[in-house]
Amino acid sequence: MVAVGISLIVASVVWVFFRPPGWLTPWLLQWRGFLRGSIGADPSSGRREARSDDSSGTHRGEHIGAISSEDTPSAARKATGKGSMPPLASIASPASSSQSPSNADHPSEEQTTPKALPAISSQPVPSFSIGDDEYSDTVPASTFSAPSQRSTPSLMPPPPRPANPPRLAQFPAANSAQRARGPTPNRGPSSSGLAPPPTHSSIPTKPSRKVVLTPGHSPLDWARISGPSADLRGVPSSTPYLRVTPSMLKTQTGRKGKDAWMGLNGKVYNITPYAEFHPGGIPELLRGAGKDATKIFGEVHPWVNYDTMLSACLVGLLVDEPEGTEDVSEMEQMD
Ligand code: HEM
Repeated sequence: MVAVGISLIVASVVWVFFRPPGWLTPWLLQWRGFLRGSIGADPSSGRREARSDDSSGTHRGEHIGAISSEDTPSAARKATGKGSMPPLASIASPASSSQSPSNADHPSEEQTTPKALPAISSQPVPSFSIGDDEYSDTVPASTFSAPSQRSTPSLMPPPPRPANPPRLAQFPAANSAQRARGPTPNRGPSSSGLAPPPTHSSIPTKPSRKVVLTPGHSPLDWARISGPSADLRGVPSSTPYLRVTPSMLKTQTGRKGKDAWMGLNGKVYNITPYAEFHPGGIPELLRGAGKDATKIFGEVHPWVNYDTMLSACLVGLLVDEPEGTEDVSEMEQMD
């Protein structure tokens, strides 16, 4: 009896050793390693090591979402902590779970830690192309984003760019009431910016015809030498004002050693002393020599006060020709 009992115990131990139940696998793995290489080692340390492996495997399996098909179902159940839970490999990859039962009977001693493998999704990944019109017609709009936008490029091109980029509108507008009233008072038509309004000191349109006077012949020099006591008539000082007829005036042209006389508003002036002080130059002044130059003078500079300036040069009064001489001359011309 004793021998039969001992043999049954030994047989059960041997059977459990080679075909252990799922809950006994970790301990068996520990004891196998202990019996093989580490004689004399502390069995409690191996247990802690196995538990740490299990815990790491649990966390890895949870984070990665897949366990290798080489792991046993019992180990997977241990990793999940629930015996009723299916292995994670079967959740992630049903195709690979079919290999697990065959390997579960022969657990590997070295590969106790579950290894992650790329998870194969059971749902196919949809693929599409932009230019595929048939596909765009069959696929519902909710599956992909904006199917109308995918088909629009060939149908409706983007709007063309405007030829002239938009600019700031004029203020006031061209058709506004402010512009209808006309330009701003005291402003020229071109005073749209910050330029000051035109003044009277602006440059005249006509170019100046003044000449460069020689030194000592400025207007101030003339005023100094032609004072009230000066006598620049060119005739003896005792000679009274002359009655100058047009025939007499005609002979005073400034040529042949004679002075140049000029008739201005009934008076005759000797303009020879003033010639070099004339701002318009000597030739311009001599245009009125030997004749009544009232009209010419007024056309050039009517603002010039000639009477005061030429007071020291007054020769006499311009009078008409005496009667008889005028008639005789006319008769001579007719002949
Ligand atoms: C008919 C004869 C005369 C002619 C053709 C004549 C011509 C001229 C001319 C072309 C100018 C330059 C104008 C300019 O571009 O600024 C001028 C200036 C002047 N002339 Fe005569 N002139 C004549 C007689 C006189 C006489 C008799 C006087 C003298 C009292 C005179 C006094 C002046 C003065 C003061 C200026 C400077 C005017 C100014 O700065 O605005 N001119 N003249």
